[in-house]
Amino acid sequence: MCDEAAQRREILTTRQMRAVEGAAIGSGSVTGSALMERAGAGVLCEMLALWPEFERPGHAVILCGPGNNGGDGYVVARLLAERGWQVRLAALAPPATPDAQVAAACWQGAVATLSDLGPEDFPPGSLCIDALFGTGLVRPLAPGIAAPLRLAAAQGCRIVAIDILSGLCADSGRVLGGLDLPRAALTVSFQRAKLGHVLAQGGNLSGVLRIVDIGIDGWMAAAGVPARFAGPVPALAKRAGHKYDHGHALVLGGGPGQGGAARLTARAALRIGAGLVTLACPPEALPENAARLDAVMLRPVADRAGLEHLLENPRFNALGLGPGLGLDRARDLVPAVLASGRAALLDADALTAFADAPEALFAALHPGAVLTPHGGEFARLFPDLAQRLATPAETGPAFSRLDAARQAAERAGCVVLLKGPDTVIAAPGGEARVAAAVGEAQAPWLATAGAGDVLSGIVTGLLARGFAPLEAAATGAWLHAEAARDFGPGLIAEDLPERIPAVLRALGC
Ligand SMILES: NC(=O)C1=CN([C@@H]2O[C@H](COP(=O)(O)OP(=O)(O)OC[C@H]3O[C@@H](n4cnc5c(N)ncnc54)[C@H](OP(=O)(O)O)[C@@H]3O)[C@@H](O)[C@H]2O)[C@H](O)CC1
Ligand SMILES: [K+]
Repeated sequence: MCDEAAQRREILTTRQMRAVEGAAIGSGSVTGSALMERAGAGVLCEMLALWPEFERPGHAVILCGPGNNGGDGYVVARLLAERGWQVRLAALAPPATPDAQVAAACWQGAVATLSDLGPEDFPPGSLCIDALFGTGLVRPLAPGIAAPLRLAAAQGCRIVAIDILSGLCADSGRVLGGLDLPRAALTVSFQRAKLGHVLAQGGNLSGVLRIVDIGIDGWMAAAGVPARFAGPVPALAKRAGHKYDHGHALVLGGGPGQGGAARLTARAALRIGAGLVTLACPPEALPENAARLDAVMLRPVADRAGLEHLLENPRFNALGLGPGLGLDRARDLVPAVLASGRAALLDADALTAFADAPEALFAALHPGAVLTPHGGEFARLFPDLAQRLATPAETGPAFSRLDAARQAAERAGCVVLLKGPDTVIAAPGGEARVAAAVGEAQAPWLATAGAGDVLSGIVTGLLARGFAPLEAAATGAWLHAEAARDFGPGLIAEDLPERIPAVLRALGC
């Protein structure tokens, strides 16, 4: 992946963005006012690119807050008026920062208050530019501040959020105060996406997300190590070699009548390129599985002793278990899997089996392991973190799903992938990825029975191919959503492994 593509995948917190902006301004190479001008011009440019019909001047209401987000709004108001637009600007309060004051001073038109606005200010088809709050939002919107946004939506106006929709916490994507906010049609942010654009409600409320380059890449080092969007990596292309060069994944399945989930897992592991995949099931489930498997090999494993015997073969280099495993079998097998020290994916029953004793699981986990809980499984292992996520967010920066995954990874001592439309993946030490199937990348058909079992298989297969746990989990989550997007409506879990070849082909693998 080239440097530029890698940079575009960075996702910043508000603190990181402020650090970068501060470093750029502190260097003397650029002023805050110049950044504000670039930001405002970028917003206009992205609006016109998305809606070419706006080349013809229309009607816009600009809602300006007291900070620099409001300052961006004054710039957009001026640029639209210069293009012949009818602009009505309403301010919550006078500009309070030096840069916003400069921008406001350049605005030649009238300034109304938010309460002056009525339905007649929002003719259908017009624009409402939200420049109330950006990364500085620290508390819920008062009712009088949210009202014009709701009025605009009710009138059928397109809301354009500058930097982030006001009311959304830019660090967590949660709506402060749990208000009911209208969705932006377009969000234009600067230099890098922020976590709030893709996590929690932010994924839906941000609408189409565009990132404008305001020329401060040179100071990005001030951000430290940001989270990154998950995506394809060059290592996905399969290098030449023998099947044993690409790993042998062992998937552990459950008893008769429970085998479908593990078969999906095994098939996905094979599709993503593991050289060999074996499914190990209780002896009594052999006939059922034998009738349904061809390229996936089959071995009987009755219990822990049977698994330990099988693992005397060092070629099994990645183990995947949980889907359809059964809780008793999971309690029996997970310790042996982890004691082997091999790369291991634990999902579903392999997690739930430890709901009463998560500490015992954490003590056995090692850095080669990956946990892939959905929200319910996460709450069983990390009840306090789930509780913090469930508690209404009142102040910013609010506790985010990424914060939760990072703390969980620290506690577990291994990679934790918390599933959702905004899947977050964290490793001990804080490195993190986000696989966001939101906005233009949404994959609603992925919410179907068995889809998680396929994700387990993709990640297990990538572990077998030698991917490091964080990259196996992140790349796997991205591929999984990409396969769903590629298939589209009507998707069921069985379709996902079969779609992987098309996704890989499109990547040139
Ligand atoms: N980062 C960049 O490179 C650039 C960013 N730009 C834009 O600047 C904003 C961030 O500006 P900032 O002034 O830091 O913050 P805001 O404008 O979002 O908020 C300003 C103040 O509003 C107060 N506040 C917060 N929440 C509420 C609320 N719910 N109700 C009322 N008031 C609220 C708060 O002050 P208090 O003292 O009252 O607490 C905030 O400080 C960024 O988003 C970009 O749009 C640049 O223009 C370009 C470069
Ligand atoms: K805003």
